[in-house]
Amino acid sequence: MKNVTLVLEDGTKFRGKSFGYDSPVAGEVVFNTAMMGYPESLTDPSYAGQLMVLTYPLVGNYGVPPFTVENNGIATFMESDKIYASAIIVADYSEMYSHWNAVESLADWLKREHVPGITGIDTRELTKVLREHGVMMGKILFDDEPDNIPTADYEGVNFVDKVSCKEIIRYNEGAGKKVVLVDCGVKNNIIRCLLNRGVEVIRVPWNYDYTDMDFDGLFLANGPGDPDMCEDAVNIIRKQMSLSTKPICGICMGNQLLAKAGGATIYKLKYGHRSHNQPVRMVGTTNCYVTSQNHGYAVDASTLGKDWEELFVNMNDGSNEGIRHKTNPWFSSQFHPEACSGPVDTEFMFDKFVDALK
Ligand SMILES: NC(=O)CC[C@H](N)C(=O)O
Repeated sequence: MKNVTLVLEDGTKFRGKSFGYDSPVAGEVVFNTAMMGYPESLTDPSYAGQLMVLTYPLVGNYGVPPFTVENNGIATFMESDKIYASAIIVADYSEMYSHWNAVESLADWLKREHVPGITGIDTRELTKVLREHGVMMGKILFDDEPDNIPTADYEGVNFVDKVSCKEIIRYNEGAGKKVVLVDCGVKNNIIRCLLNRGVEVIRVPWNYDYTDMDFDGLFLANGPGDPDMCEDAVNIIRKQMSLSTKPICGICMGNQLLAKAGGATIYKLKYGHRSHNQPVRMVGTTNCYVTSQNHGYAVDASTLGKDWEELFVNMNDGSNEGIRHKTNPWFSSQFHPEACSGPVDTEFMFDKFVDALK
């Protein structure tokens, strides 16, 4: 295992060892406090451009599931077709793995996909640094390649354009109600959750103008990077809202784009929400749900237009976790009701959307 140093933007250094693909890399350093789910998180396109720190200390012990694909073309166990995170940073990589569904080790998978992974890092201390200072860029440098210094940008990059599909993909054709799914970097479980409810899904590129297509409802997916980079998508949503009251539902980036289309502004959180235990309260009720999350930006609820209101708030920091239109069936969540990985308490969001199509 080669010796590496993780260097943060503020100069803080952590020494560790490479267990994945041996190559220096730079990106935004973000921490995730979930206790499991590394295959799903690594393949979540919303992690594009980021070095993913896992605070749970033992990682790799259940290996990696196979890349089998269902009849509908969706991977059975992964959230997309490849690893999107730029690297994974762990405290204690477990070479030994055991799981009924494991076909290879995390190290072998990372090497095959050319993604660096480093171990021996005090990820809890690293997380404290990120929480104190706020999110930072970082670099993984290899001792034996002192002149190989990688560079990367995060803010100002349109990651959605990099990860979105380039052509329309149809699922469950002729099934009944038709849902246009705007692919900002969609996780497979959003598609699975829609298909399980018997609708046809028409997946379109993030900047595709679907407004004159034949469809019954609009679904806005998750995606990487800064939502302010996605003005094209926002303008098309706004056009759709001016043409009809067809149901609209959004998740994560989808919540941010719907809010922007409704006139709100977005800000960057000091450090994001990435875990499986984010408590959110449904506004106007005492119902609290435990949710799966992965985001670094948030909707400034004080800027919502007069026709909109908050639907969910985060019980840790009071930030916005969802919005709804006061009269039309347009609503969204900042958290991930499709989870995968994470708790499935809020899958009712899909039921509400599919019910609204009828
Ligand atoms: N998972 C997502 O859709 C994330 C949305 C956006 N990229 C953020 O970080 O806030």
